[in-house]
Amino acid sequence: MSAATEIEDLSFSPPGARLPALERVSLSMPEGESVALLGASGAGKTTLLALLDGRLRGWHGHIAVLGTPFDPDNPPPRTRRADTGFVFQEFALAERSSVLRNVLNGRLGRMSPIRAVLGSPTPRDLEVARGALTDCGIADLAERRVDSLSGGQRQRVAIARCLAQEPRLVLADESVSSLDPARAAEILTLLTGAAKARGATVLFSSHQPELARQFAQRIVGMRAGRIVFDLPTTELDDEATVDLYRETAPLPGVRLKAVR
Ligand SMILES: Nc1ncnc2c1ncn2[C@@H]1O[C@H](COP(=O)(O)OP(=O)(O)OP(=O)(O)O)[C@@H](O)[C@H]1O
Repeated sequence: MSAATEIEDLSFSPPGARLPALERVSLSMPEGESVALLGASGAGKTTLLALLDGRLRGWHGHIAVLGTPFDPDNPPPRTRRADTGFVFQEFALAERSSVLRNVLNGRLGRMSPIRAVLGSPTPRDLEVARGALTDCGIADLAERRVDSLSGGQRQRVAIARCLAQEPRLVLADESVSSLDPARAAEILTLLTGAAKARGATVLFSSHQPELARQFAQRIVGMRAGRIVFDLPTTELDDEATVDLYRETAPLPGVRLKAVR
C-alpha cells in the first residue's frame, strides 16, 4: 500500500511568531487509514493540517502528499489540490447560497478552468454533488439557503462539499467542536464512514480523546509543536492522554519565586 502522506523532519515558524508552531515532525500515513491528531490548544494540529493542505509557505523538511512532494515556496497545482479535501472548523460555507451550490463548490477543482469561472457544472458534477447530499442525509435541503440551517446541518453541508470533491485524502480540523457529544459522534461516523467507503485516508484533529479512540485506527499526540506519541488506538493508555493536556513543567533548576 502506498503512503497518503509522508512528512519528515518538518519545522515551521509562523511569520513573527516567537516559537515554532511545528518542530521536527515526522509522520507517515498509509492510504485508507484513519488517524486522529490529539493535543491541547496551540499544540500545532491546525498548522500541520494546513501544511498538508498546501496552504503555508516557508517551512523546512520534506512533505509528500499522495506521492507528490511539495515545494516549500510554491503551492501544489490546482489539479493536485483537488485530491485533498478539507473540512474547516468554522465550515467556511457561502452563507447566502443554496446547499447544492455550496456542495457544487467542492467540484471546482475538478472542473475545466472556464467551467469553474462560470460556475457551470456538468451532469456528472451534479450527479456527484447530489450523491454526496444523499450520503450526508441532507438531500431534502438541497435548495435551502445555508444561513437558514442549524449547526449540525451546516456541518453536514461542509462534509458533503468535501465528499463532492472526490478526495483521496480528507483533512478535518476540529470539525465537531461546536456540536454536542451525540451529534459529534454522528458526524464523525458519517465522515469516517464515507471516507472509508471511498478508500480515502482521513486525518482529523480533536480535543476529545474518546472520539479519537472511537473513530481513528491510530492516534498521534502533539504537544508544543512536537509529536509525543504515535500509537495504534488499541495501544494508547489513559496516562499518555492525560499527560498530553498537563501544563508544561518548569525547567529543572528553575524555581518559582514566592509572593510575599
Ligand atoms: N499566524 C500565526 N502567527 C503567529 N503564531 C501562530 C500563527 N498560527 C499559529 N501560531 C502559533 O502556532 C502554535 C500552533 O498553533 P495551532 O493553531 O496549529 O495549534 P492547535 O493545536 O491547532 O490549537 P487549537 O486546538 O486551539 O486549534 C500556537 O502557539 C499558535 O499561537
